[in-house]
Amino acid sequence: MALYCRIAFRGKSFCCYRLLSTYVTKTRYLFELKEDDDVCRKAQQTGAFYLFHSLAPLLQTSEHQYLVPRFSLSELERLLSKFGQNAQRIEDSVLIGCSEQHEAWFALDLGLNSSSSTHASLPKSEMETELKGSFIELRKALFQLNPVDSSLLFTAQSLLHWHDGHQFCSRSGQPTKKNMAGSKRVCPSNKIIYYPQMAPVVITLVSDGTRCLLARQSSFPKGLYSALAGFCDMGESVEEAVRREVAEEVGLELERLQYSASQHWPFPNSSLMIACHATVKPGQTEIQVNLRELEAAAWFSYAEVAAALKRKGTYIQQQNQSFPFSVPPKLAIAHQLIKEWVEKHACSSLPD
Ligand SMILES: NC(=O)C1=CN([C@@H]2O[C@H](COP(=O)(O)OP(=O)(O)OC[C@H]3O[C@@H](n4cnc5c(N)ncnc54)[C@H](O)[C@@H]3O)[C@@H](O)[C@H]2O)C=CC1
Ligand SMILES: [Mg+2]
Repeated sequence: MALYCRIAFRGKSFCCYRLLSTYVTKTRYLFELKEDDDVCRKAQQTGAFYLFHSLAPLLQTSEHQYLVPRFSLSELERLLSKFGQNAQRIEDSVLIGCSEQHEAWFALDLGLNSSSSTHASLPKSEMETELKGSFIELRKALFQLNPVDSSLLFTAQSLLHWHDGHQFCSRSGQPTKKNMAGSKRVCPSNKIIYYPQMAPVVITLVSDGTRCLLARQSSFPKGLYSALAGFCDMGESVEEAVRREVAEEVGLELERLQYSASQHWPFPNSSLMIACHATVKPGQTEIQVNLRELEAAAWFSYAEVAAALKRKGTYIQQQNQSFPFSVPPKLAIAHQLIKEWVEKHACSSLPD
């Protein structure tokens, strides 16, 4: 789908015959859906709905992967009526994206109670039987979702979670009202607008030139080691947050810092993960683990990390002890940082 655009210059408007790209028209359409409740309501007529129950997405089991079923508005209305609810509940849904053909995608949670509606939670197991699927905690389904589905479900779960936690105005105590798309909530009594929020988190893979530093918290799955991560403090730049987190958690001072990529991460609340590579000064590599933050941290050689990337949660021999060592799954940005480090060090690690 393409659009011709109209541009304004010195107060006059001109028709411009530049064809807007599919990406630009899709972006403009999504913007309109967020800004105009009527357009968004109309988009639901031809849209697709993803279903959740208490923040767990509805999934169907296929051979090795989960499939994510979608429902049309009429299918959803039929389902709600079967469970004794009217179609008004659909107004609790949030916009999570659209296709290149402008089919809008929404997410609706059938397990959460909304303060602004009288809709009660629908019975989970009866719904699962009816929908021929299961509501599975997103974290548990991570390994069996393709990257496109997981990104959409991350967005959906984060938005639904945010709305669930922001149903009342923190100033007036009155219920807030969401717009159709779910891109904001407004307090009707004082007009304060609340927008969905994410917390910036830095994640850093520290290297001493030949080894990289990985750490684990006691809450991590057994044997899992990851890069150092931490929430940005108020007033900090990304660079300051990276330096502080590394100093706080392992007692090291960084020399160089390089941005790699970023990722939205929904667990436990929405975070914007900002991933960096960093190096310490040669010779200044002695770790002092902050045991209030971490259970353990250690330097790992190229061979150890390269082997762990290939492995799925098995065991390695280290210092005559058998202990489990694995790295985060492919979908996590920590995995990407570790993979980049291994690829960079592959050549320099070849035997002479
Ligand atoms: N996608 C990925 O590859 C990875 C993501 N992560 C995520 O990074 C996040 C931060 O990592 P941590 O080492 O736990 O952070 P951290 O090192 O800052 O420690 C967490 C502590 O920071 C404090 N804190 C400050 N601001 C906070 C806020 N806005 N929300 C919650 N706690 C706050 C709390 O006391 C909390 O116990 C985690 O939520 C984790 O899920 C962590 C590693 C890999
Ligand atoms: Mg941390």
